Amino acid sequence: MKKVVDVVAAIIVRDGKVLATERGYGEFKGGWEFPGGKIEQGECPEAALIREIKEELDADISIDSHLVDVEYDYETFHLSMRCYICHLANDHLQLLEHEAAKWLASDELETVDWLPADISVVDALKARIQ
Ligand SMILES: Nc1nc2c([nH]c(=O)n2[C@H]2C[C@H](O)[C@@H](COP(=O)(O)OP(=O)(O)OP(=O)(O)O)O2)c(=O)[nH]1
Repeated sequence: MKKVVDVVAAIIVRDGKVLATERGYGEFKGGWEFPGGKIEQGECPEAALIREIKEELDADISIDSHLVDVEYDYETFHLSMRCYICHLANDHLQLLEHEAAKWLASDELETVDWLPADISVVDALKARIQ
């Protein structure tokens, strides 16, 4: 049985655009994702998301709603990812771990090379926006 990796991801919305970040290292380097990361043992998903966004972007977020849960089988692990719509508590944001970031309007969501599991997140997002 594959290892299950529990992840939380933030779809940060500002002025009608969402933040996509490019992974700067590791197996998925160069792939685009929603910022976030692994839930630690004993942590609730919302707390994990707030912690991860602080670590990666030095940003404070408020979580607005749950968007979708994604189950995706990668070669070496099974990803279980909870995705939340969020907004920044203030304007501060700094890329501490990622290679690059883009604010994407709804008609620009297909312009970056998303990680495989994120295709269905983007689909759910488009359905929510419409
Ligand atoms: N954050 C994030 N991870 C994603 C997305 N899509 C996707 O397949 N993943 C995968 C990539 C990674 O295997 C895993 C997230 O792990 P991570 O490496 O970001 O977590 P972390 O910050 O806790 O990492 P680390 O301390 O182990 O380096 O989920 C996404 O949209 N956002």
